[in-house]
Order: sequence, then C-alpha cells, then structure tokens
Amino acid sequence: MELTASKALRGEVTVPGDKSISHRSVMFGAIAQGTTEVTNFLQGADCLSTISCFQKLGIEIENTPERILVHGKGLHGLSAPSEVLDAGNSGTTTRLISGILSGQTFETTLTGDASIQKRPMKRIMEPLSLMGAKIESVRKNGCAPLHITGSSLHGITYSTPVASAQVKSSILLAGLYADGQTSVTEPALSRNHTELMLSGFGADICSDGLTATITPGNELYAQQIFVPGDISSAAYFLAAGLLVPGSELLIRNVGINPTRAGILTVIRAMGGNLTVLNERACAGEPVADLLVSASSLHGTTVEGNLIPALIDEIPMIAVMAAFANGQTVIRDAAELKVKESDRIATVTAGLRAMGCDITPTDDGMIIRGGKTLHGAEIDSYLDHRIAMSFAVAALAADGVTSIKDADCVKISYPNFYDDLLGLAK
Ligand SMILES: O=C(O)C1=C[C@@H](OP(=O)(O)O)[C@@H](O)[C@H](O)C1
Ligand SMILES: C=C(OP(=O)(O)O)C(=O)O
Repeated sequence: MELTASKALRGEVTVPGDKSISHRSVMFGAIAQGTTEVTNFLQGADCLSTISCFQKLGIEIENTPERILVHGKGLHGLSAPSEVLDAGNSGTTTRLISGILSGQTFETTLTGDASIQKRPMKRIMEPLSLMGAKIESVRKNGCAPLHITGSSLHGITYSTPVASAQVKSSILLAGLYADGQTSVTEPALSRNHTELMLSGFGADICSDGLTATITPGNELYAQQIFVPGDISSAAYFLAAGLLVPGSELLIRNVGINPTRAGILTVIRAMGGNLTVLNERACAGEPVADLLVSASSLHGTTVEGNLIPALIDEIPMIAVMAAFANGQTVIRDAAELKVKESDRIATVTAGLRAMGCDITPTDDGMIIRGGKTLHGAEIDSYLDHRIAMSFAVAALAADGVTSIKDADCVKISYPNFYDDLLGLAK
C-alpha cells in the first residue's frame, strides 16, 4: 500500500462496531438461553475467529450483513469440539474463551496464529488454575496452544498484577461456573464491557472501584445488542483530522465509555480542536459524535491510570506526538510489548524511518516532536494498529510512504483504507 501527503480531509465517517463488544456479544449470547441479535457487529477477522470457535462448540450463528443471530444454548449448552479451536490473531478470543472452557465438562485445544503463539497466557493460566481449572501450555512455554480440561471450579479472590480486561474477563467468565463468588481486583481500571454486558444478560455481577465480583447461579438470557462504533478505530480519523492541514471531520456514533476514552483526554491535553456532540446512551454504553479539525498540537505526558483507557491507541498517539511541538513522554505502558507486535519497538522503528526523534524505554517512549516527517518504507509487522497509525502518518508527511502487509487492517477494520482515503476532498 502506497500513500502520499493528503489534501484536507473533510466530511463524515461512521467507523465499524466496537471489537471488544462484538466479541462479547457472541460469547455471552452463546452461553445465554435464547437468540441474541447483534446489529453493527464488527466483521473483522478477530471477531470472525470468535464466531468460528463458538460454531465449533455447537452454537448455531447466522452472520448476515444486517445482523448476526447467536442461537444460545445456556450456560451448560456448549458441546465438545471435534477439532482444535483457532483464535487466529485475537488475544481477546483466546483469553476470554479460556475462562468459559475451564468450566465445561469436556477437553479443548485452543491455538492461534504465529503472533498469538507468542503472547503471554500465564496471566490467565495462573488464576484459572487457582480456581481449579486444568489448563496447560502444550509447548510448556506459557503460550498457546493451550489444552484445557473442563473441571469443577471454585470462586477466588484475586488481584491481577496487570490492568487487563482480558485477564479480568477470563476470570469472571470462569466465575460463572464456580461454586462460589469470584472477585477480581486490578491495579487500574481496564475496560468494563464484560461487567456491563454480563449484567445486561442477567448475571449477578457488580463493580466497586477496582474490584469486580460475580456470584454464580443466575442463568443468562438472550439480548438485543446494537454495537457502538469503536473508539479505537475512530482514533485514526481523530488523528487524521487533527494532523492533515485544512481538515474537518465528523466521526459519528462512537462509543465513549470512560474506560476506553483516554484518547479524548490526550487530544485535549495536546491542544487539539475536539468537540463531543450528541452524547447519548446506546445499549448501556455512552455514545457520541466527535468533531475534530486541523490543529497545532503540543507535547504531553501519557501515564498512570490513563494507560488502560487508551492502550490500543498508543501507536496513533505516538504518531500525533511526532507531529506535535515539544516532547511527549509515554510511560507505564509495558503492556505494549505483548500485543500483536512489540508496539514499543514497532512504533519506534516506523517513526525513526520517517525521521522522528524517538527513544524507546522499558515502559513506553519519549518523542521529541515537531520535525517534518518524510515518507518511508514501513513494516506493519502484521499488526493492524501499526498499519493504520502509519497510514495516517503518511497523509501528514512529505513524500511517499509504503506500508508492508497493509491488509492486516482486516483484523479490526476491513474497509479502513477506502474510508480514510475517501475523505480527501
Ligand atoms: O478485553 C478486550 O476486549 C481487550 C482488552 C485489551 O487487552 P488487554 O486486556 O490485554 O489489555 C485490548 O488491548 C484489546 O484490544 C481488547
Ligand atoms: C491488542 C489488540 O487485540 P487482541 O489483544 O484481542 O489481539 C488490539 O486490537 O490492539
């Protein structure tokens, strides 16, 4: 994919449905009684991996462009798969489904692509084992493939060392199958879609600060879910509208759950022109339209409790920082190293290739912004967020940028390049 400096971007865009909520709508629908109807489901490869796993577990799922129907079979309705489950590139699928599989009466093997087979799974294996699960890494390296033998589970009280919604959700889902209450406390609040959605499906779950507690016993019942637009996908348009001179973009129907909306805080801190319009509620989640226009940005510090609320947006924030005047420090974000790629390394490589002054650190990066960036050959390292972040960088840089393996955007945003390039007026 080759991209060059862009004319002003103007107009409106509606980004696809939220990836986290799309995954959960299939998973929770599968273990609920009745048919869950999901509209604005994200047809990204990751969410299709979740659908395929649950189909192999005996759940009928009808996927049409208008809606998906998940014919749930209740908490105990899954059946033993006849083949290995393949989570593809999706950490969310791997970690959340492991919690569900731990409480079944059958054995499963779960694997994924080369990237998934390198991502850490001990973070779920340890707490699930404490609950009585039999879950092992087939190659004994703490990564997938995982072999899970369903067991009877006990409730636990657990403090997670990392603020991770995937770890929290995996434990809470296993908690649905335990013989008593399960509580998870995190060091900082990660996205809370599991808590909100499980409650909507009828589970007895509550949150108190950094602790979420589930009490098993309730059946789950099918829901109608309209998935709000994904703020992680909106991030690329927010940045493009801020960075490309003369731009003004309206991004409609974006989920702005506070546990996800950290990028809005950062844009304001950098001096970006951003207006949040038509704030409303949609399926228990706050939603709004976001208006941005080209801005002269300045550096900021991104750290602490804000990190989980923008973890997937850091590659895009780093690119914004490269165009901003002054220094930006990103810290407390060591989790970046265990995503689809090591995003500290891959962001550093890409920004350096474009002429940016950036220093990687153990838990983030320091970016001395404000130099004009030039086009370069960018390796996406098959990481969708790297490909999309550097596509936006290309529109604001001089010269030609080519992105290797650019089609990896299909993981979370299959139509990304058409939507982005269609805005150049
Ligand atoms: O729960 C989820 O849907 C997700 C949680 C985050 O991962 P971690 O829980 O590993 O931080 C995020 O990076 C991922 O894109 C989706
Ligand atoms: C980290 C991500 O997803 P996952 O962990 O589900 O692979 C992401 O989408 O940026």
